[in-house]
Amino acid sequence: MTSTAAVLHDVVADIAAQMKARPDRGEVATYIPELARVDPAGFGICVVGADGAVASAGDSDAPFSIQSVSKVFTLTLALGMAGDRLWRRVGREPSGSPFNSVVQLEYERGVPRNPFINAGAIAVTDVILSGHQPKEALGEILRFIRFISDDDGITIDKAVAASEQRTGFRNVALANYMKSFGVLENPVDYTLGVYFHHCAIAMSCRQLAMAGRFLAHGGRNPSTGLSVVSQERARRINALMLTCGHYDGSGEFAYRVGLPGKSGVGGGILAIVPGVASIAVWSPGLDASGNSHLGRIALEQLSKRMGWSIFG
Ligand SMILES: NC(=O)CC[C@H](N)C(=O)O
Repeated sequence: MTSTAAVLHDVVADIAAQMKARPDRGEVATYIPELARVDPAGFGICVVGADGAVASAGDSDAPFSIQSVSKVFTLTLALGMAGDRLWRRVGREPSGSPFNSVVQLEYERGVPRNPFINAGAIAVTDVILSGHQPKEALGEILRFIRFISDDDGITIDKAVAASEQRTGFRNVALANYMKSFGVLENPVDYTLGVYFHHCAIAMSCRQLAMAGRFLAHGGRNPSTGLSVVSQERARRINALMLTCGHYDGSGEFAYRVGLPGKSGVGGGILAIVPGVASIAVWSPGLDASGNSHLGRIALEQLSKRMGWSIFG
Protein backbone atom coordinates (compact mmCIF):
# COMPACT_ATOMS: atom_id res chain seq x y z
CA MET A 1 0.00 0.00 0.00
CA THR A 2 1.42 3.41 -0.93
CA SER A 3 1.48 6.01 1.80
CA THR A 4 -1.20 8.14 0.08
CA ALA A 5 -3.49 5.09 0.01
CA ALA A 6 -2.81 4.47 3.70
CA VAL A 7 -3.56 8.10 4.54
CA LEU A 8 -6.77 7.93 2.50
CA HIS A 9 -7.92 4.78 4.34
CA ASP A 10 -7.33 6.44 7.70
CA VAL A 11 -9.05 9.67 6.68
CA VAL A 12 -12.10 7.83 5.29
CA ALA A 13 -12.40 5.65 8.43
CA ASP A 14 -12.03 8.67 10.69
CA ILE A 15 -14.66 10.68 8.82
CA ALA A 16 -17.14 7.76 8.92
CA ALA A 17 -16.63 7.32 12.67
CA GLN A 18 -17.17 11.05 13.27
CA MET A 19 -20.27 11.19 11.07
CA LYS A 20 -21.82 8.11 12.70
CA ALA A 21 -21.50 9.78 16.10
CA ARG A 22 -22.91 13.21 15.24
CA PRO A 23 -26.32 14.08 16.64
CA ASP A 24 -27.16 16.60 13.89
CA ARG A 25 -28.33 14.37 11.06
CA GLY A 26 -30.70 16.60 9.05
CA GLU A 27 -34.22 15.52 8.12
CA VAL A 28 -35.06 12.56 5.88
CA ALA A 29 -37.22 13.41 2.85
CA THR A 30 -40.85 12.91 3.82
CA TYR A 31 -42.58 14.00 0.61
CA ILE A 32 -41.86 10.56 -0.85
CA PRO A 33 -43.53 8.33 1.79
CA GLU A 34 -41.21 5.37 1.21
CA LEU A 35 -38.13 7.55 1.87
CA ALA A 36 -39.65 8.85 5.12
CA ARG A 37 -39.14 5.35 6.57
CA VAL A 38 -35.35 5.34 6.12
CA ASP A 39 -33.32 5.34 9.36
CA PRO A 40 -31.32 8.61 9.61
CA ALA A 41 -28.51 6.79 11.48
CA GLY A 42 -27.01 5.42 8.26
CA PHE A 43 -23.69 6.76 6.93
CA GLY A 44 -21.53 5.32 4.19
CA ILE A 45 -18.55 6.51 2.16
CA CYS A 46 -16.53 4.98 -0.68
CA VAL A 47 -13.62 6.39 -2.70
CA VAL A 48 -12.38 4.67 -5.87
CA GLY A 49 -9.00 5.82 -7.17
CA ALA A 50 -7.49 5.71 -10.66
CA ASP A 51 -5.75 2.40 -9.98
CA GLY A 52 -9.04 0.86 -8.86
CA ALA A 53 -8.08 0.97 -5.19
CA VAL A 54 -11.12 1.32 -2.97
CA ALA A 55 -11.26 3.07 0.41
CA SER A 56 -14.60 2.70 2.15
CA ALA A 57 -16.14 2.90 5.60
CA GLY A 58 -19.46 2.87 7.42
CA ASP A 59 -22.50 1.53 5.54
CA SER A 60 -20.70 1.63 2.20
CA ASP A 61 -22.43 -1.52 0.93
CA ALA A 62 -25.94 -0.57 2.01
CA PRO A 63 -28.23 0.19 -0.95
CA PHE A 64 -30.11 3.51 -0.89
CA SER A 65 -32.37 5.35 -3.30
CA ILE A 66 -30.10 7.33 -5.61
CA GLN A 67 -32.91 9.72 -6.61
CA SER A 68 -31.46 12.77 -8.38
CA VAL A 69 -27.95 11.33 -8.62
CA SER A 70 -29.49 9.31 -11.49
CA LYS A 71 -29.74 12.61 -13.39
CA VAL A 72 -25.99 12.50 -14.08
CA PHE A 73 -26.41 9.18 -15.85
CA THR A 74 -29.55 10.15 -17.77
CA LEU A 75 -27.83 13.35 -18.90
CA THR A 76 -24.86 11.29 -20.12
CA LEU A 77 -27.15 8.92 -22.04
CA ALA A 78 -29.27 11.71 -23.53
CA LEU A 79 -26.16 13.56 -24.74
CA GLY A 80 -25.07 10.34 -26.40
CA MET A 81 -28.41 10.12 -28.19
CA ALA A 82 -29.14 13.76 -29.06
CA GLY A 83 -25.73 15.51 -28.78
CA ASP A 84 -25.97 19.29 -28.67
CA ARG A 85 -29.62 19.17 -29.80
CA LEU A 86 -30.38 18.38 -26.16
CA TRP A 87 -29.64 22.01 -25.29
CA ARG A 88 -32.68 23.18 -27.25
CA ARG A 89 -34.82 21.59 -24.55
CA VAL A 90 -32.87 22.40 -21.42
CA GLY A 91 -30.43 25.12 -20.32
CA ARG A 92 -27.03 25.02 -18.63
CA GLU A 93 -27.34 27.71 -15.97
CA PRO A 94 -27.63 27.30 -12.21
CA SER A 95 -31.22 27.83 -11.14
CA GLY A 96 -30.76 29.43 -7.73
CA SER A 97 -34.13 27.85 -6.95
CA PRO A 98 -35.34 24.70 -5.18
CA PHE A 99 -35.12 21.47 -7.19
CA ASN A 100 -38.90 21.28 -7.68
CA SER A 101 -39.54 24.98 -8.32
CA VAL A 102 -42.45 25.80 -10.62
CA VAL A 103 -42.12 29.57 -10.89
CA GLN A 104 -38.98 29.74 -13.06
CA LEU A 105 -40.53 27.58 -15.76
CA GLU A 106 -43.20 30.16 -16.45
CA TYR A 107 -40.69 32.97 -16.90
CA GLU A 108 -38.62 30.84 -19.22
CA ARG A 109 -41.46 29.52 -21.34
CA GLY A 110 -41.25 25.90 -20.26
CA VAL A 111 -37.50 25.43 -20.89
CA PRO A 112 -35.85 24.31 -17.62
CA ARG A 113 -32.68 26.03 -16.43
CA ASN A 114 -30.50 22.93 -16.27
CA PRO A 115 -30.63 19.11 -16.50
CA PHE A 116 -30.33 18.56 -12.74
CA ILE A 117 -33.44 20.32 -11.42
CA ASN A 118 -36.54 18.14 -11.63
CA ALA A 119 -38.03 19.89 -14.67
CA GLY A 120 -34.72 19.62 -16.55
CA ALA A 121 -34.28 15.96 -15.70
CA ILE A 122 -37.84 15.21 -16.82
CA ALA A 123 -37.05 16.90 -20.17
CA VAL A 124 -33.85 14.81 -20.44
CA THR A 125 -35.81 11.62 -19.68
CA ASP A 126 -38.25 12.57 -22.44
CA VAL A 127 -35.33 12.69 -24.92
CA ILE A 128 -34.22 9.18 -23.87
CA LEU A 129 -37.80 7.93 -24.19
CA SER A 130 -38.40 9.23 -27.73
CA GLY A 131 -38.73 6.37 -30.20
CA HIS A 132 -38.95 3.77 -27.41
CA GLN A 133 -41.48 2.18 -25.12
CA PRO A 134 -41.10 3.26 -21.46
CA LYS A 135 -39.86 -0.23 -20.50
CA GLU A 136 -37.14 -0.12 -23.17
CA ALA A 137 -36.00 3.34 -22.13
CA LEU A 138 -35.82 2.28 -18.50
CA GLY A 139 -33.95 -0.88 -19.49
CA GLU A 140 -31.46 1.26 -21.41
CA ILE A 141 -30.86 3.50 -18.38
CA LEU A 142 -30.42 0.53 -16.03
CA ARG A 143 -28.10 -1.28 -18.45
CA PHE A 144 -25.96 1.84 -18.79
CA ILE A 145 -25.63 2.24 -15.02
CA ARG A 146 -24.76 -1.46 -14.62
CA PHE A 147 -22.20 -1.13 -17.41
CA ILE A 148 -20.37 1.87 -15.97
CA SER A 149 -20.45 0.33 -12.48
CA ASP A 150 -19.28 -3.12 -13.70
CA ASP A 151 -22.15 -4.48 -11.61
CA ASP A 152 -25.18 -6.39 -12.88
CA GLY A 153 -26.71 -6.54 -9.42
CA ILE A 154 -28.07 -2.97 -9.50
CA THR A 155 -31.89 -2.84 -9.50
CA ILE A 156 -34.86 -0.49 -9.23
CA ASP A 157 -36.66 -0.30 -5.88
CA LYS A 158 -40.24 -0.76 -7.07
CA ALA A 159 -41.75 0.32 -3.75
CA VAL A 160 -39.96 3.70 -3.95
CA ALA A 161 -41.03 4.18 -7.59
CA ALA A 162 -44.67 3.36 -6.76
CA SER A 163 -44.55 5.64 -3.73
CA GLU A 164 -43.40 8.58 -5.84
CA GLN A 165 -45.78 7.75 -8.66
CA ARG A 166 -48.66 8.05 -6.17
CA THR A 167 -47.52 11.31 -4.62
CA GLY A 168 -45.36 13.17 -7.19
CA PHE A 169 -47.94 15.88 -7.86
CA ARG A 170 -45.37 18.64 -8.32
CA ASN A 171 -43.51 16.65 -10.94
CA VAL A 172 -46.83 16.03 -12.69
CA ALA A 173 -47.40 19.80 -12.68
CA LEU A 174 -43.90 20.53 -14.02
CA ALA A 175 -44.24 17.94 -16.77
CA ASN A 176 -47.66 19.15 -17.88
CA TYR A 177 -46.42 22.72 -17.92
CA MET A 178 -43.48 21.79 -20.15
CA LYS A 179 -45.78 19.73 -22.35
CA SER A 180 -47.95 22.82 -22.92
CA PHE A 181 -44.87 24.52 -24.45
CA GLY A 182 -43.98 21.50 -26.57
CA VAL A 183 -40.81 20.83 -24.55
CA LEU A 184 -41.90 17.21 -23.95
CA GLU A 185 -42.59 14.99 -26.97
CA ASN A 186 -44.04 11.91 -25.29
CA PRO A 187 -47.20 11.37 -23.23
CA VAL A 188 -46.59 12.98 -19.83
CA ASP A 189 -47.39 9.81 -17.87
CA TYR A 190 -44.89 7.78 -19.94
CA THR A 191 -42.09 10.29 -19.37
CA LEU A 192 -42.87 10.58 -15.66
CA GLY A 193 -43.10 6.80 -15.30
CA VAL A 194 -39.54 6.45 -16.61
CA TYR A 195 -38.36 9.42 -14.51
CA PHE A 196 -39.81 8.07 -11.23
CA HIS A 197 -38.32 4.65 -11.89
CA HIS A 198 -34.79 5.88 -12.67
CA CYS A 199 -34.90 8.02 -9.51
CA ALA A 200 -35.81 4.82 -7.62
CA ILE A 201 -32.67 2.93 -8.65
CA ALA A 202 -31.00 1.59 -5.50
CA MET A 203 -27.21 1.61 -5.21
CA SER A 204 -24.62 1.42 -2.48
CA CYS A 205 -21.81 3.95 -2.06
CA ARG A 206 -19.43 1.42 -3.55
CA GLN A 207 -21.58 0.92 -6.66
CA LEU A 208 -22.12 4.65 -7.07
CA ALA A 209 -18.43 5.49 -6.73
CA MET A 210 -17.68 2.82 -9.35
CA ALA A 211 -20.31 4.34 -11.66
CA GLY A 212 -18.66 7.76 -11.40
CA ARG A 213 -15.20 6.60 -12.49
CA PHE A 214 -15.60 7.67 -16.11
CA LEU A 215 -16.17 11.26 -14.98
CA ALA A 216 -12.96 11.23 -12.93
CA HIS A 217 -10.87 9.78 -15.74
CA GLY A 218 -11.52 11.77 -18.90
CA GLY A 219 -14.55 9.74 -19.99
CA ARG A 220 -12.86 6.32 -19.65
CA ASN A 221 -13.42 3.38 -17.36
CA PRO A 222 -9.93 3.22 -15.81
CA SER A 223 -10.06 -0.52 -15.19
CA THR A 224 -10.88 -1.53 -18.79
CA GLY A 225 -9.58 1.55 -20.62
CA LEU A 226 -12.90 1.60 -22.51
CA SER A 227 -14.25 5.00 -23.45
CA VAL A 228 -17.73 5.79 -22.08
CA VAL A 229 -17.85 9.39 -23.35
CA SER A 230 -15.30 11.77 -24.87
CA GLN A 231 -12.97 13.67 -22.59
CA GLU A 232 -14.69 16.91 -23.55
CA ARG A 233 -18.11 15.52 -22.60
CA ALA A 234 -16.86 14.24 -19.24
CA ARG A 235 -15.37 17.68 -18.54
CA ARG A 236 -18.65 19.38 -19.40
CA ILE A 237 -20.76 17.04 -17.27
CA ASN A 238 -18.40 17.78 -14.37
CA ALA A 239 -18.85 21.52 -15.02
CA LEU A 240 -22.63 21.14 -14.82
CA MET A 241 -22.32 19.10 -11.62
CA LEU A 242 -20.21 21.85 -10.08
CA THR A 243 -22.55 24.67 -11.05
CA CYS A 244 -25.95 22.95 -10.79
CA GLY A 245 -25.56 19.63 -8.95
CA HIS A 246 -26.84 20.85 -5.58
CA TYR A 247 -29.68 23.15 -6.73
CA ASP A 248 -29.71 26.38 -4.71
CA GLY A 249 -27.00 24.87 -2.51
CA SER A 250 -24.55 24.58 -5.43
CA GLY A 251 -22.61 27.72 -4.53
CA GLU A 252 -22.22 26.58 -0.95
CA PHE A 253 -21.09 23.10 -2.05
CA ALA A 254 -18.47 24.57 -4.41
CA TYR A 255 -17.33 26.94 -1.66
CA ARG A 256 -17.00 24.27 1.00
CA VAL A 257 -16.09 21.12 -0.94
CA GLY A 258 -14.67 22.46 -4.21
CA LEU A 259 -15.62 19.42 -6.31
CA PRO A 260 -18.21 18.62 -8.99
CA GLY A 261 -21.00 16.82 -7.17
CA LYS A 262 -24.56 15.61 -7.58
CA SER A 263 -26.94 15.03 -4.72
CA GLY A 264 -30.24 13.19 -4.35
CA VAL A 265 -33.02 13.34 -1.77
CA GLY A 266 -32.22 9.76 -0.78
CA GLY A 267 -29.15 11.32 0.91
CA GLY A 268 -26.53 10.23 -1.61
CA ILE A 269 -23.89 12.45 -3.20
CA LEU A 270 -21.55 11.53 -6.05
CA ALA A 271 -18.45 13.75 -6.12
CA ILE A 272 -15.64 13.73 -8.66
CA VAL A 273 -11.98 14.58 -8.16
CA PRO A 274 -10.87 15.01 -11.79
CA GLY A 275 -7.92 12.77 -12.60
CA VAL A 276 -7.88 11.31 -9.10
CA ALA A 277 -11.01 9.66 -7.71
CA SER A 278 -14.73 9.08 -7.74
CA ILE A 279 -16.44 9.41 -4.35
CA ALA A 280 -19.88 8.44 -3.08
CA VAL A 281 -21.26 9.33 0.33
CA TRP A 282 -24.63 8.58 1.85
CA SER A 283 -26.45 9.90 4.88
CA PRO A 284 -30.23 10.12 4.54
CA GLY A 285 -30.87 13.31 6.55
CA LEU A 286 -31.11 16.42 4.36
CA ASP A 287 -30.45 20.14 4.80
CA ALA A 288 -32.89 22.89 3.84
CA SER A 289 -31.90 22.69 0.13
CA GLY A 290 -32.61 18.93 0.00
CA ASN A 291 -28.94 17.91 -0.01
CA SER A 292 -27.43 15.36 2.41
CA HIS A 293 -26.45 17.26 5.55
CA LEU A 294 -23.67 14.96 6.79
CA GLY A 295 -22.78 13.89 3.25
CA ARG A 296 -21.72 17.44 2.46
CA ILE A 297 -19.84 17.83 5.74
CA ALA A 298 -18.03 14.53 5.14
CA LEU A 299 -17.01 15.61 1.64
CA GLU A 300 -15.83 18.96 2.95
CA GLN A 301 -13.55 17.18 5.41
CA LEU A 302 -12.32 14.66 2.87
CA SER A 303 -11.55 17.29 0.25
CA LYS A 304 -9.73 19.46 2.79
CA ARG A 305 -7.68 16.66 4.34
CA MET A 306 -6.67 15.17 0.98
CA GLY A 307 -6.11 18.56 -0.71
CA TRP A 308 -8.61 17.63 -3.42
CA SER A 309 -10.47 20.90 -4.08
CA ILE A 310 -10.27 21.70 -7.79
CA PHE A 311 -9.59 25.30 -6.76
CA GLY A 312 -6.16 24.49 -5.38
N1 LIG B 1 -33.66 16.11 -5.51
C1 LIG B 1 -34.11 14.90 -5.76
O1 LIG B 1 -33.44 13.90 -5.53
C2 LIG B 1 -35.51 14.84 -6.30
C3 LIG B 1 -35.83 13.54 -7.01
C4 LIG B 1 -37.21 13.07 -6.74
N2 LIG B 1 -37.44 11.84 -7.46
C5 LIG B 1 -38.22 14.11 -7.18
O2 LIG B 1 -38.54 14.14 -8.33
O3 LIG B 1 -38.69 14.90 -6.40
